[in-house]
Amino acid sequence: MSHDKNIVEEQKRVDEVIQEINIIEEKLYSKAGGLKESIIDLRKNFWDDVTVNLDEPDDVIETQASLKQQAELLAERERSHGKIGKQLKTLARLKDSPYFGRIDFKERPRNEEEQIYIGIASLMDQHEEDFLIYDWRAPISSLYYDFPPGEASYQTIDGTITGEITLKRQFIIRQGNIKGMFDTGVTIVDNLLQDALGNNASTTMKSIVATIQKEQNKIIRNEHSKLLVVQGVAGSGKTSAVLQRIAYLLYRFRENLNSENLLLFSPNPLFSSYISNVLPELGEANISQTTYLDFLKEGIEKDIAIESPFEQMEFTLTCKDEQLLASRQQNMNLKSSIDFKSILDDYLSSLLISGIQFRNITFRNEILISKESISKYFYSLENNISIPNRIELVSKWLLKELRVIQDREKPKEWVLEQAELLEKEEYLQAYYENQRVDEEDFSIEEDVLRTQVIKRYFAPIRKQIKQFAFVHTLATYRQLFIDWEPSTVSDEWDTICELSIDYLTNKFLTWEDATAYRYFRGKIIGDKEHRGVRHLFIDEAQDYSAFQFAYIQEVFPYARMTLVGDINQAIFSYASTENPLVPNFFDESFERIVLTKSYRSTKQIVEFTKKFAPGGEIIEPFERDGDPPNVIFLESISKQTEEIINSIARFKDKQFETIAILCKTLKESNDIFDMLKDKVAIKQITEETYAFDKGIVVLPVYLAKGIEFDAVIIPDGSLEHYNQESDRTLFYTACTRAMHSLTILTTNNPCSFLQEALN
Ligand SMILES: Nc1ncnc2c1ncn2[C@@H]1O[C@H](COP(=O)(O)OP(=O)(O)OP(=O)(O)O)[C@@H](O)[C@H]1O
Repeated sequence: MSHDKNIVEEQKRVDEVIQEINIIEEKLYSKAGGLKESIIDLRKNFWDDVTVNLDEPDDVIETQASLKQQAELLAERERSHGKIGKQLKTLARLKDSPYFGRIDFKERPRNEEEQIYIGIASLMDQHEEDFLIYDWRAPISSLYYDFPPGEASYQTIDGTITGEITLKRQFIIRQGNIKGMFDTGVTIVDNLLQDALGNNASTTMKSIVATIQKEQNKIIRNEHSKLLVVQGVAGSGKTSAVLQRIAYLLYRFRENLNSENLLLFSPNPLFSSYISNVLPELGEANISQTTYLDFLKEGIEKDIAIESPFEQMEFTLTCKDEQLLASRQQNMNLKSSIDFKSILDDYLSSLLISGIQFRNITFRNEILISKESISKYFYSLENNISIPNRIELVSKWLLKELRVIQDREKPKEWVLEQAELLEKEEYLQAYYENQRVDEEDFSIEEDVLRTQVIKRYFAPIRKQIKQFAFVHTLATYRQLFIDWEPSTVSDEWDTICELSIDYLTNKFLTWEDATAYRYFRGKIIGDKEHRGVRHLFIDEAQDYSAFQFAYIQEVFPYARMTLVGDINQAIFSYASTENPLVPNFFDESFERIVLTKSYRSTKQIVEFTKKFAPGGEIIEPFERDGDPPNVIFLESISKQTEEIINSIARFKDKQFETIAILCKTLKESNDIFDMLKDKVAIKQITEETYAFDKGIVVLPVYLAKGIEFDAVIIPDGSLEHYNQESDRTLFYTACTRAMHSLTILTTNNPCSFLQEALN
């Protein structure tokens, strides 16, 4: 059949499917309408159908049962109503684009050819007999992603099904009209993918459901690994695959899993909004997302300042004090390692016997319970009780002690003086209490007032005791660097101690200290185990240190983990030594998938960046053509502004919509922004930016992680600027953010990475 005739046939089917959708929609609307009415009715007349009788205990039980039944009925109706709402939303999406793929499959041994249409959700005809559309996550749909026409197989719960694919077709359908249709031959030329990748970058990520590649499908459909590690080159679709995987798991385990059981650690706040559309586009609710920094903050006292990973980065890139930088580097190396966890564990064992520091419990500038007596009580408890359990016991003891103190304070002068400051309601209450006794007895009123004052004054202390504020964990942690001798001391220990004491005295946690401190604090006062999280996804996993990862594993004991990242983009210097993405990192069994094909950038950009890619990873470009990267040599750096403006103009002529100037540091980004802000419409992205619009943006590269732009300008690729070997990953990450066009400005002395690319 000719292509045109095929399109006519297929459009006919699309029309029929849309008609079916219309009918199903109608039915659902009337069902929803009925339900809505009944819900309103139920709410309005809730009490009419409940028999309330509280005379006898039996009657009370009956009343409770009747109430419960009525409430359940209402909840059930409301649930059904919500479900219909969700179905209607899916149908609306299907009406616009019912499916994107078709395969004709002859299953053995029957050998009957079946046509399978694949879309974002399943759809049965109105009589619920045939599947008009299969959900992309249904077992049979994996045929579409895994095989070209010919021999093919897929897994079901009952085993492997084999057969032959006789046709594989891709569709682009918008507003119910076929805009494009391609049949795939034995050699895959993925027209749909070409089309998708050729479009402009958008400020929010899109789903890749129609064009998932075989290797990506392995990540998405992996059900069994407790630990799945994905090393994928820049632009290989790691983030995309993770999001599709989330949608897949929510579908596959829909009986036992909901979006609250899944958690994603994202690299920066901007990234969270960047990916926020993908799951709703697939008909799923967004899952919880947080940055690891925000996660750590939850368990650390609010009055302690925590350095963000970006501040740490900025510090190492811009610090001019070489000695300080060297000490800091030593601090980072040690505190990112598992060795430091062992040092902490040894120190913690010693604290079982002595050393935990406490705070006085004070009131009106007077010590009520001294830290010495708290310590004495703590260490009088059995040694074999764990520290957190002993702290719990201390807290109970303190509350009891406090009650005694409260009674002692109550008759004192100050209490009555303070009564004047009580609220009107509290006075009234005292007055009414007084009225309840027959004779007027003002001592009762006074007693009530005194009780109120005491309660109010001691409430914050009680709260603090319940929150274990009497334990001085920061001081105890600091003490480690003052008088603890680790069993294996390196030459650097003294330097590290000096630096640590300095920072900790100022209530400042460096990024490398943050995880260590939270871990330590958890071992003292107890840490929350996140039992509800069943799947944890970590994007940009290469930027996690060994210590951070070990900590995560400890606090998510019941979570399966998916780690995705790229060793080539490891921007923190400690990452290259001990890193969850390195093949030998884990002792336990895990599955490792490697993605080598890069989809984001044009072939020309991938070939260019590949020449200075840090690791020895294989990088294959996807066949999509564009202009070669443009390296502009400036006569002098004073021409920088002019050239950036020229480049922006060229990009605009090409209809590029998102243009990013990617800098090495925040400092450079500030300078460039100041230089350009009166000349072009430019926005600056900082750590506090939560979303971005189309247009021209300037930002440090570490904030552009995971994100892409139509065109990228590197404003200074000179050797003076990128002069360390450790800058390689930063430079590589910056260049690989570009989808269609890359421009690098440099003096006549380009950095070594650029030289490698140009040779
Ligand atoms: N199968 C696919 N179909 C369509 N587009 C794809 C596919 N795989 C990847 N892409 C596109 O390639 C680009 C890069 O994908 P993504 O951001 O997921 O890669 P990544 O591996 O996380 O990249 P990086 O590590 O560089 O941040 C995105 O525009 C994405 O939509």
